[in-house]
Amino acid sequence: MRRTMIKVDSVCKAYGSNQAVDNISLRVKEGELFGIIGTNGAGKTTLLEMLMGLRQPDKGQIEVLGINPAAEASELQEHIGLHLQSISLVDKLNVREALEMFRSFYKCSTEMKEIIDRFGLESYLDRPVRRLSGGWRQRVALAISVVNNPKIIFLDEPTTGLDMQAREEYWSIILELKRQGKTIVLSCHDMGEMQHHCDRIAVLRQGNLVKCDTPKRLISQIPAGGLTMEAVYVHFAYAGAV
Ligand SMILES: Nc1ncnc2c1ncn2[C@@H]1O[C@H](COP(=O)(O)OP(=O)(O)OP(=O)(O)O)[C@@H](O)[C@H]1O
Repeated sequence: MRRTMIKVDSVCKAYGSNQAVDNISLRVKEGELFGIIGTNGAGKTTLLEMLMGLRQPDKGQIEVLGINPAAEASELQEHIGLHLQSISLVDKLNVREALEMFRSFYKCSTEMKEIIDRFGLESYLDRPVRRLSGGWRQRVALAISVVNNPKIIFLDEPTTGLDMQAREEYWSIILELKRQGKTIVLSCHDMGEMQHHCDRIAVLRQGNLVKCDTPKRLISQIPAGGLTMEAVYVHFAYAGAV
């Protein structure tokens, strides 16, 4: 039986009168590639931010690796990888400096050589991050997110804005990290990618968790008979959907 890495029980989060996350409960197991989908504003980022300890839930309990993210954020940061939506923070640094800076933040960090080899960064080390193409910037952001050899990696829409080749390359690194036993939780708007790569997917609609299952079982639950995650998305994630 695989260990439970993330427990979310009856979690709520509102911004003023806007209920961004409404009574969500879920579990993520060790080694899972767990997807979160939903329309813009469905609550994906808010949920991810609470899992990462960047936001406090109003109600409910969260445990990530047995740690309460809101109460022990700095302890949790040692064991998780965060994908930065924008890496403009390190724009002025070159790739080597950016990796070294993030390595220095952690008590335990992966050897530079291992990171460079794993992400194929050897010939990019002296380039300023701001001069990299979108695909290479995302690759550097992913490399940064695993410098502490995390057990869980959280990625918020990491392939947005990438061309097809860069997406494929990005996914091949994610799948390699999964093969190494990492647990990966990510949000993404590309249903084809989610269908092909995720073990299970949580479908959010207006802050609610409407479904959570394998892509195959989600697809089989569409009454009219769909074949793809796009159909699942239209059926379950759209506001007003059944
Ligand atoms: N910092 C904030 N202050 C106030 N409201 C916020 C804040 N962040 C998000 N919201 C609101 O909370 C709701 C959920 O937003 P959230 O960003 O979690 O959704 P999302 O599913 O990640 O959307 P997207 O796909 O557009 O990134 C939205 O109505 C959004 O406008």
